[in-house]
Amino acid sequence: SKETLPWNWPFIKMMPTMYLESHKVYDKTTQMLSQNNGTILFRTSWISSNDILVTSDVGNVQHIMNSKFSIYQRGLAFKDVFDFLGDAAFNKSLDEWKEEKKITHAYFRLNDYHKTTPKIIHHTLEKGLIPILDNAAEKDQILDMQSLFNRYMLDATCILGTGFDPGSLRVGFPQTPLLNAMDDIAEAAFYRHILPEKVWKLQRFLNIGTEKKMVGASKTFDRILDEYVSKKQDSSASGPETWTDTSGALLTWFFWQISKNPEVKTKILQEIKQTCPHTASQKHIFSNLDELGKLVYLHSALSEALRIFPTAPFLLRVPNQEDVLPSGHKVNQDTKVMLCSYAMGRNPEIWGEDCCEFKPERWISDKGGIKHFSSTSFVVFGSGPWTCPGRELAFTRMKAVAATILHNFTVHISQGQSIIPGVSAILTMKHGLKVTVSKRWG
Ligand code: HEM
Repeated sequence: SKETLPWNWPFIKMMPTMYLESHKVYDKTTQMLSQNNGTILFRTSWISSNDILVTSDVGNVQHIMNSKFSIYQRGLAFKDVFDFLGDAAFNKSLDEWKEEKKITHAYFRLNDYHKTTPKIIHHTLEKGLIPILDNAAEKDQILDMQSLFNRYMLDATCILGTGFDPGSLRVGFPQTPLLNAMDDIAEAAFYRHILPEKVWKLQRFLNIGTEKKMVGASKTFDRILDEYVSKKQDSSASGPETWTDTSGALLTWFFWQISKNPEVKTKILQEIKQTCPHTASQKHIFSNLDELGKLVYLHSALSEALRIFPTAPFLLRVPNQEDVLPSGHKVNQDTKVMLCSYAMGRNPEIWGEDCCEFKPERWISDKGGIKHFSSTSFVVFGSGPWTCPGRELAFTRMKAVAATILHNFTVHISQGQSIIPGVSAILTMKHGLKVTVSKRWG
């Protein structure tokens, strides 16, 4: 049954935040979820038939992502929001999706992947990232870390998927239409998540706002990907997420966090010294999987950054039938269900009263390995059948980049910049992260 009021109160309270202070949308949602036992149902009845349920309740997450996962299909929800990706991406039957999933997961288990990953990492660090940082250090130039990491991940992923190096990671940061297109698409996708469907469809019809950007960006995206993929006949690109810059976004938050917590940086450098003594006082590129596997504290620090700044801050689902969630909320085919991993990472009931502090130690097990947290509490890579298959690759790449930079350079964060999240389907920094670097060895 619909409310008598056109929009319910929490939704009205959210609207000015969404438009005027969009960067606060994550913290505002977190605060409202904690005041409402972890679940809010926004009714937007007069403007749209879609209600939005936002939840950070572990029981609901278990229900939606695992026990009742076949009711909460991602494909149906994404069909509209991600229409720019075309039918092939999400508009699939359950059987088609299962088949593709087998292929994707098999791909990530292939030996070939373990052989090619270190090579690609080495190539992109040696030919792209290190020369840029060397050049910036010599010229005392200000660099945007976020742009650097996005370019790194774009090149590494293109090489992995198509065998083709787009060369965006070069001194001088050449213009890359593909990166600009990806940013525009992620921004528009976010607004499609939170705005009533009629509003963004009207924007699309009028060709205004983020919808206008989306049209141009989708064309660029398709054209360039077609070019790359046709360069490699037997393409093994594994899906749309492959092209997003999730790992690059996380690395940016990570470097900002360790600048605020210098003791963490000291411990990472100590760990490198202890586990890889052959690298002492000399330039070294970390691309060897055994070496990277030993960097447990670095892994923990990256996990901690992901907990506080999950790169997919909301996961979207739409039920294909009526259902009642463990929290008691009723949902149906017209309800957009959004799981807020951002709020979950900042929930004291899951992480304790120090949940807002950056403490990599919480990830270290008694035996000195990485502590396991259930994917329904730490939902940043998804949970259940749709769990991210790129998790291991993501950690390997992020550790390689972080260790290589920290070992070879000192990073100085420029003063006076405003660090706020951008509004996008991926949690980025709105204005990037400006830094200067100096070399640690001659
Ligand atoms: C920090 C890095 C990453 C994060 C936080 C992340 C997060 C996620 C999340 C949350 C999902 C599930 C989305 C949902 O359930 O709606 C997902 C799916 C996926 N991710 Fe990642 N991801 C990361 C890196 C990667 C990388 C490096 C790759 C591959 C190169 C990748 C490939 C995929 C694929 C193919 C899926 C779709 C799986 C399916 O539909 O079965 N991800 N990722």
